[in-house]
Amino acid sequence: MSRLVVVSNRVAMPHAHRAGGLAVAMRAALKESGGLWFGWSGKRVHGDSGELHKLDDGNTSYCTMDLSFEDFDHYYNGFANRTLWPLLHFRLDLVDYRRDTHEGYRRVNALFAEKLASQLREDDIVWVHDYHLIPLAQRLRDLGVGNRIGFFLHVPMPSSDLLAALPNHEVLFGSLAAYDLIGFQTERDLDRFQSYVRLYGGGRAFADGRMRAADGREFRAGAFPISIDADLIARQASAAVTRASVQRLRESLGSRVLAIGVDRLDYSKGLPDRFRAFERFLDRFPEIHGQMTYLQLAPVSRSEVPEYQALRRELEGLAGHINGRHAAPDWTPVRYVNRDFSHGVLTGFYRLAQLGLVTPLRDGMNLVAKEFVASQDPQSPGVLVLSRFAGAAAEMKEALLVNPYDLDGVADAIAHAHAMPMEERKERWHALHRRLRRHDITLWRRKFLEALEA
Ligand SMILES: O=P(O)(O)OC[C@H]1O[C@H](O[C@H]2O[C@H](CO)[C@@H](O)[C@H](O)[C@H]2O)[C@H](O)[C@@H](O)[C@@H]1O
Ligand SMILES: O=c1ccn([C@@H]2O[C@H](COP(=O)(O)OP(=O)(O)O)[C@@H](O)[C@H]2O)c(=O)[nH]1
Repeated sequence: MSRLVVVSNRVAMPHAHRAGGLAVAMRAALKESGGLWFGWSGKRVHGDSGELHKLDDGNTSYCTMDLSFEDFDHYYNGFANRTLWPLLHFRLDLVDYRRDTHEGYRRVNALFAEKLASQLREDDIVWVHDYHLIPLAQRLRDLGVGNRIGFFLHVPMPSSDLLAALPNHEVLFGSLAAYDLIGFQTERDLDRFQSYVRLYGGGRAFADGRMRAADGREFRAGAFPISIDADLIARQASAAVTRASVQRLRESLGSRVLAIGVDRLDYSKGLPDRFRAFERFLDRFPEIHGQMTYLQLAPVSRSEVPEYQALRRELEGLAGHINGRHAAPDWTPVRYVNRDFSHGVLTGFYRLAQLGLVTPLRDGMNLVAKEFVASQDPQSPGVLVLSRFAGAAAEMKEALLVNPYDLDGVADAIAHAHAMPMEERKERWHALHRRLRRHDITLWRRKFLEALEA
């Protein structure tokens, strides 16, 4: 049997925990098959990039690479997170394109390719993840690597006219043709990529998923919605009720209903709009004052990127403003926490909540939406309020789907969820949960790898 080699910028080392869906999902996916996980070590060094570190843990080996401060700054803080991230999340207004960071991105991809190539065996199946590493297959092919190589994009694929705003877009996105298979989160993402290849790439897309680039190279593309280990999350959630931190949260709520949001502190997650929608809810439904607490967990993310720093300041202001206007001596409507929690605790928090607020402006998938559903108590399940613009919405029609830009609409959905009869809560939850158990992380991994090996 071939060995699976997963390549991603972020690697979840054994026993470490950190917010971020890619690392959470790949850890769950590698658990079954084992293999090699190759990526950035999480370390920045003063010398040159490229030192490798190796670790074996059970059926998985880890090989990670240090980056110099300058490379990290250009590749991760710069081109990946100030150019590609906003572009792929439909935010042309935030795109900051610079030749030097683009060059750094290319340099780090070339180094990843060189170091990875030295670790590869002939029959390895290579699976590359996300926007940090788009040109990696092209660089590997340049080095003579003939292995099967697949790519999965965890973030949205925007409309082709947006992609075309990136200088030299045809070189970057054209390099995707060096992969054998490209996976997207949803059919909509796949459609938009196919349009791009037709309209701007001079290529063709066929109905059976095959695609042909302008130079004649054939590859395939498909939709493979990522998921979670639903049964494990459910077990963690029911075990979590005895944890001290979960009990403390329950006691602090008294008889109040808990609404929960869990998001990296990222502008794609729509947190300012969510805070404003919650304020609109408080303005329009004064009769529930004192009956609901909104807990927003927002671990700090990409904190050296200026747009993320500005968002943090904005949210601090908004939380203070809402509490200043609405709080009472014995009630704080918004609890805003910039800490990172382990799944052991988080799943217990989800289970305590009657409402899950997941309202990104754009999101590749959003695993929190799925984890919230998997964590619920079947006897008294909470209600998920979910943005139409999260990839998860395509599979979660029984949630209360909202437009996150429509503050009154979100306020209505919060009121609807608060008042929803238990029977309806159960019906919606059962439908969501059944689908989640069928389409779990194992199915996602199998479907992608079967397609790659086919
Ligand atoms: O690695 P970071 O810069 O700390 O960021 C964390 C991850 O954020 C993004 O996650 C995406 O993947 C999830 C799983 O497929 C998906 O549900 C979510 O919608 C995406 O935003 C990013 O794409 C990852 O590369 C990061 O590791
Ligand atoms: O304090 C936290 C907050 C989030 N997460 C996890 O981070 C992931 C976030 O993934 P999602 O797909 O929702 O969004 P991303 O952050 O990848 O854009 C989920 O598994 C969360 O459970 C976590 O472990 N601790």
